[in-house]
Amino acid sequence: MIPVRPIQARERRLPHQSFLPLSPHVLMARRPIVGGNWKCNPESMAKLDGLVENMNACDASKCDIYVCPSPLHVACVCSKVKAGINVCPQNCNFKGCGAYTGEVAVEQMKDLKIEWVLIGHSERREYFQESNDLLAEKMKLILDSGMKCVYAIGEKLPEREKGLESTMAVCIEQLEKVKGLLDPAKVVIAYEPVWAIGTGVTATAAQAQETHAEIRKWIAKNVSEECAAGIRIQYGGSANAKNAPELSACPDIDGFLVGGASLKPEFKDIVDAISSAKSA
Ligand SMILES: O=C[C@H](O)COP(=O)(O)O
Repeated sequence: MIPVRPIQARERRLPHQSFLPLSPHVLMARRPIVGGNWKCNPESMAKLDGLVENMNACDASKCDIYVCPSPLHVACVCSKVKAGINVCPQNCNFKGCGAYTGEVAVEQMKDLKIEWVLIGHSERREYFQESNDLLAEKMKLILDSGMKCVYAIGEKLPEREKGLESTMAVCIEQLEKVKGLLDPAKVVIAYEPVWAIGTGVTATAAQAQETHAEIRKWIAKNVSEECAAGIRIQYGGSANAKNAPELSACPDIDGFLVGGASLKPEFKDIVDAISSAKSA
């Protein structure tokens, strides 16, 4: 089922929705979603409890929340997070159980009652040569197994410097192979400009909003208007407690995929920022 919340009257007039017809289908509101990607952290089990505490301190009543622990910590974190905090592994293999040394399979995740998997993170694309073809295979496997998927996309600095058209060319290339799989109830897109990841340089609210709106527009044209209106698009790239309120106010930003700040207590403030912006 598509996560919805009641429509506020003023939302019907948001300028970004002007390219979509005002039918009840496309007027569904999107429930915010925030993920904390711990990447290859922490370095010891001793530090895991503190990070879980940060997650458990979050109010999940108005926002979907997920945490992406490193593979070795996934099972332990599953047993420690409170109800309402989803565990979302940072990757899965493309085939399932079997002779795939070093990999983790969706069946193993499902056995732990895990519902979400993150794929396509730029660090996987860059350091592990994950291609759009491979990621499309992974997404199909995840969805076929009844799980849900966070799919990360985003341009590098040279493309951003050339402008929106070149930025979108990268995003479109990354979306093209999975467009037939995009389902708002099962897929969340994480737009993460690579130049903003871990750099302390955040996309401005205007840059992020413009790109999110363009991604939505592309989905409206190439998948369906209903999908474009319902699919959630998170922003990722040096998101923190300070910049979250401004980014949260952007109509096409539905949440965040947070790296560095998810290792700190301020993660909770990011969740609060988007929760209050979208329920205002
Ligand atoms: O998955 C999270 C992103 O890579 C963002 O990381 P960051 O918040 O440290 O920039």
